[in-house]
Amino acid sequence: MSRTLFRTRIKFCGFTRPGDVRLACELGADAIGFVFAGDSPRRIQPEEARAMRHALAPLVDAVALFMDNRADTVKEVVRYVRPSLLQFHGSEDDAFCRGFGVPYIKAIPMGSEITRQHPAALQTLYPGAAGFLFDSHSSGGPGGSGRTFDWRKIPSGVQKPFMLAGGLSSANVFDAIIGTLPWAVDVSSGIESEPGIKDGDKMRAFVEEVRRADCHVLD
Ligand SMILES: O=C(O)c1ccccc1N[C@@H]1O[C@H](COP(=O)(O)O)[C@@H](O)[C@H]1O
Repeated sequence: MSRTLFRTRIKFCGFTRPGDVRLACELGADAIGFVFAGDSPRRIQPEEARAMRHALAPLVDAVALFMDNRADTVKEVVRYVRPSLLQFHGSEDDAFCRGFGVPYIKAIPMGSEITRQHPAALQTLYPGAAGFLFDSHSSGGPGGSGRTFDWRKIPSGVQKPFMLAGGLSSANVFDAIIGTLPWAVDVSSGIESEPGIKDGDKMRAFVEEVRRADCHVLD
């Protein structure tokens, strides 16, 4: 089957500099992520995110990432930064995630019990989610680790679009896409020279590998 008409969406996450945001847009990113998780080395303040949001090219989404942040913090970011999507990495429930009037993605820790449930359980737990993100962290553990997980663990039959994350880079994103056929891929560490500092060559190589996977003829 040819996938030449399918375009895997690309989210680059954890920006701290407007120049990196501009470059990522030029290279073809579909979404740019801003991290507000408390103990992340990529954590930024709403004012910084707002400045970077202004650096976004048209038709590129701004995604705000949280991990067990207070509702007040999420509200402040929504009001100040105007993200088009929220991404929750903690133990937030559906009622919390949907309470801000912005579509949301729920990150699923692939080291936790939840992955051993039927895929329908994800839908039951998060009926308001626009999609899911499968990441390598364990339950309660932080993301952005640069570690992969066993992609065979991804539950089959998930009814909503899913994003693949965790340790992706230009070296493995081709195999990751061919092996899992995600709606989108999400990367932070794999396009950096250090946490929060994006590397133009790595971003370019990542985009090229995603495009190569999209043109690959599947057996
Ligand atoms: O990027 C972070 O610092 C971060 C902190 C807390 C939760 C999630 C975080 N990032 C997300 O983690 C995954 C995988 O990142 P990596 O490519 O393995 O570094 C991705 O969804 C990031 O958006």
